[in-house]
Amino acid sequence: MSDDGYPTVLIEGKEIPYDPEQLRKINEHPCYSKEACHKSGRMHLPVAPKCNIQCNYCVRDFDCVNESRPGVCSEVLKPEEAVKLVGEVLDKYPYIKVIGIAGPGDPLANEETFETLRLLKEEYPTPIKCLSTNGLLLPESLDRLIEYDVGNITVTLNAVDPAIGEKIYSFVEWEGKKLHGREAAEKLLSQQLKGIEMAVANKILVKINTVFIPGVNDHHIVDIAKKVGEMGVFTFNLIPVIPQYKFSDVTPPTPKEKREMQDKCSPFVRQMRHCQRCRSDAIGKLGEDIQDCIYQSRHAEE
Ligand SMILES: C[S@@+](CC[C@H](N)C(=O)[O-])C[C@H]1O[C@@H](n2cnc3c(N)ncnc32)[C@H](O)[C@@H]1O
Ligand code: SF4
Repeated sequence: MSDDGYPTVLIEGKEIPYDPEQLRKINEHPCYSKEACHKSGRMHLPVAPKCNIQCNYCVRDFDCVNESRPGVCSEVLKPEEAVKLVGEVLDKYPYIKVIGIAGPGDPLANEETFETLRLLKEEYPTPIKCLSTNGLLLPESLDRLIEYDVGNITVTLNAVDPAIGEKIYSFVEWEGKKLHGREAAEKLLSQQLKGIEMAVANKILVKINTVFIPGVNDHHIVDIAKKVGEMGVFTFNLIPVIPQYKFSDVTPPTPKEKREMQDKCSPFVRQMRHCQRCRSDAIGKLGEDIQDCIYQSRHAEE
């Protein structure tokens, strides 16, 4: 498959054309369309602090105005505060076409995510709604996400083999228990695959984030791309690891290694090559973030 053009999605072996509403959710979403990233912006709402798993590369930090990486935001907002801010931002910056929830923890592990989406549907039904998740709770959450018009979902999938997954996750919380090792990786993977399959079958545009961790999952990334391509996801985003926490000694891939890996994956699934590893409170066009001035003026008004 080529990197551009959006012909069809493969669902249960059948080529299904994208419908006009799906095309809008591709053409106006800066992560789904490289052209859109020059015209449209996104606003991430940092309403979801808790997480239900621990990735060995993740450190969630608050009050970091100068750091730009996933999991960071300057403050967590309550749903009502977030939706009020959406109104102010849409008034001033009409090029914002996408409202997303991407943390700083896992959106589906926080009831506040659903309350925010409910309020957004009532007050701002037009912008595209999107969400990023580790996928652990995706199958059980999908009905509510569909109800609140979430049409674009990103799932982080770092392995399709639990023997590799167990090297990436310290634990997974499942039904009140903390699972470790192979058991944790198996549970996470089975939920991720089930959730992705259900999302694609419900015409949700799915993006896969795979963190490229040399020495841990590098030899396995093409297998992930093959698997998700077969499942009919829209695009695949390879993210070089930012070395931190238990993976602080890992050497991240060079831009050339990243490009070569994307080239190896591209026969199987469309590649997103313009990812900016956004903060969980990012606002603006990709690479032209304006959240600093918005959060500063929010506090100046208090
Ligand atoms: C903060 S997460 C938000 C959603 C959800 N918690 C998840 O992990 O999918 C956004 C993306 O950044 C990735 N990420 C977090 N820490 C990272 C790191 N140290 N290096 C590279 N990617 C990282 C996550 O794996 C995920 O794909
Ligand atoms: S799922 Fe997301 S928020 Fe949770 S530990 Fe992993 S990267 Fe961090």
